[in-house]
Amino acid sequence: EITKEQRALIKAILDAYNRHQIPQDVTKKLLQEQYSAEENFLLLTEVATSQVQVLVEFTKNIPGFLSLDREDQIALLKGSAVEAMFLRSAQVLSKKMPSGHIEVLEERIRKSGMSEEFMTPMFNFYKSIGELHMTQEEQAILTTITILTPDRPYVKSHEAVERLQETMLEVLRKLCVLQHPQEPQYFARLLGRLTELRTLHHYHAEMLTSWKTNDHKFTPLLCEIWDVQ
Ligand SMILES: CC(C)c1onc(-c2c(Cl)cccc2Cl)c1COc1ccc(-c2ccc3c(C(=O)O)c[nH]c3c2)cc1
Repeated sequence: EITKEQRALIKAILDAYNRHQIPQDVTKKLLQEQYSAEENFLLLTEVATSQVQVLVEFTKNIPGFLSLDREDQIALLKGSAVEAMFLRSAQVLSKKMPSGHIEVLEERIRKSGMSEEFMTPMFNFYKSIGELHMTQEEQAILTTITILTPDRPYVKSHEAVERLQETMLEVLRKLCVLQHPQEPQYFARLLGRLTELRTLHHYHAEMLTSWKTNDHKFTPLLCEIWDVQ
């Protein structure tokens, strides 16, 4: 069913996904620092910045990514960063982590000066990801598929990206059949999450604007990847 090449692909992606993680000293801060809207925003900004650095390193390990046009590589990273971070934070929130972590992260996101209207869709997404009980491989490959989305702004060689994404979609389809035999619709449900991610991406652009109007500062890396300021 899964070919030797596809197995190698899964291994390469999973290794990269597990190798590139936010350093403990950054995520530990989420547990330690005190609570205030300002402090929460600062902490989330620090974690997001670290997550983007991790994302860039992970992306370099996606087979075929570095042979894409250089400008397309940047366009894919800029276009997928928010969605990859929604996926990553969703996986963290649904992991059976030491209980402190989960409430703390959720609490800090809820109290970071974000307007109420984004909370509902965001936490519905977190809940829907949690209910899927994705395996590590599925999480890593779904993140890869999100990054390899051909119709991001400014992508020139659409076909080259589409070919890479299709390869990963086929791998994910086979994995879902193997790992969730009792749920024939599981693969379709995973792809449905990608649609939800696009909606959250739009909400996020508005979140950035409202944070900016309240004079919130971002790091240079976030400003660059999100075209703010
Ligand atoms: C600039 C700030 C204010 C911002 O703007 N939009 C969003 C934002 C929000 Cl508020 C929600 C979704 C996506 C984004 Cl970009 C954010 C905060 O983004 C993140 C990104 C990533 C984590 C995150 C990742 C990994 C782990 C982890 C582990 O690996 O062990 C343990 N704890 C983790 C935490 C949290 C928050």
